[in-house]
Amino acid sequence: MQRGFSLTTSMAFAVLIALICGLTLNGLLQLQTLGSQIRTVLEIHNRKIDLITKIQVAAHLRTDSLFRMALANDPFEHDAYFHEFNRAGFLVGSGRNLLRQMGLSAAEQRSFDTQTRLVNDIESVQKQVIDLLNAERSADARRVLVQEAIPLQEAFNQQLADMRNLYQQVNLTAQQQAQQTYQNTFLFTLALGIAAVVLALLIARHTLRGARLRSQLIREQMGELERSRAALREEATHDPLTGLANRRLFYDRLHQAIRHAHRYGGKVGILYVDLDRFKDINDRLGHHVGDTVLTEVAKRLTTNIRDSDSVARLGGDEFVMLLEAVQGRQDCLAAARKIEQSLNGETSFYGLDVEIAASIGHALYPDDGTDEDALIRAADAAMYRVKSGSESAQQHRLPFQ
Ligand SMILES: Nc1nc2c(ncn2[C@@H]2O[C@H](COP(=O)(O)OP(=O)(O)OP(=O)(O)O)[C@@H](O)[C@H]2O)c(=O)[nH]1
Repeated sequence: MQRGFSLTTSMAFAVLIALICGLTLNGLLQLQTLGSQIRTVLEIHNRKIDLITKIQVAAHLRTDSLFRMALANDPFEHDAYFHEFNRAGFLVGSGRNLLRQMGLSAAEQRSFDTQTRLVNDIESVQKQVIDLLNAERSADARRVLVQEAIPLQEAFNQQLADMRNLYQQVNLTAQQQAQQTYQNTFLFTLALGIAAVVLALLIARHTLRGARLRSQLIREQMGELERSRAALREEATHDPLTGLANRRLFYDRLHQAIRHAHRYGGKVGILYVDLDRFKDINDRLGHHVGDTVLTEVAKRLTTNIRDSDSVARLGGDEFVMLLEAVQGRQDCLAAARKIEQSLNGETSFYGLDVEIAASIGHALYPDDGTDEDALIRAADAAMYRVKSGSESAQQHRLPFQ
């Protein structure tokens, strides 16, 4: 499941990265196209339009200076106009050269060729006018100018105007294309951007859900671990039948109580409780009744001591009790008496009358021993003395030792 989750997330991330790359690449390409279109519009076409205007002005100046030559009487004035005529001719020629060098489309080339033919025609008429002027036939020269040169000049102007319109039209088209490119880029970027954001949100949701599931699983596993640790702890320190502390835990508690008493100079009492003729109960009434008797004894032992004291089952029908902060033997005997009274007597289990009795011996720290083993042994021995005393008295209980 974990592998599948990571694979799906990785694939989604790969798609997201591809989307972002596509978005960036597309944006860059479209911007480049847009840039080149704008460059075409602003730089090339505007320069061409500029050149055409200059050619137009120079051509007009050339015809105009020819006219002035035809009207001028002063030879110096005549020369000055002739000089202007030549300079204008040079400007027309160089402008046209520049225009051609900038590169022409098929439509531009067609218009340029027409202009070339007109320029040739104009030049031949202008040459004719200059010849007439040199022959001092000004009236004929003016007539040729009006009848032939000016119509040709107007036709040339029209061609240039057409060419300028052509550029303006191309400019407009490029502008529209740029606008279209901008719109396409905007829509494409918007669509991809939305897709990328939606995908990112889906990935985030997926990842968060996975993380939540994982942390829930970890919490459950930790809870289970804690429960099994507690069960193990319970098992290691408690008797499974009665739920009382077992020998190990009792030794621990006794050890602590001895250390405490040793340090503060107190006493610790131990009661060793062994049921009488418990084997008979098992044999006569069955093991299950025996178990119930043991559980009932554990309950009675627990309810008849102080909260600060503790009870443990050592095994079989043997129990021990730890009495903390006792003043002396009298306290132990009083506790033993109380226990004995709570146990003695007939009780009904599974509808069967069972007589419970116990022999109880006691030991006192530090009087009967200074460590756990010595104290338990002493209490056990005391219990045996009580038991053998009660047996020799044929079921009659003797006072506790
Ligand atoms: N039902 C039950 N019986 C147990 C358990 N543990 C030990 N026993 C039995 O308890 C009995 C203890 O027998 P004994 O040690 O002879 O004790 P008793 O019959 O009380 O003898 P005295 O102490 O001499 O009076 C044996 O029959 C064990 O099998 C247990 O957990 N449940």
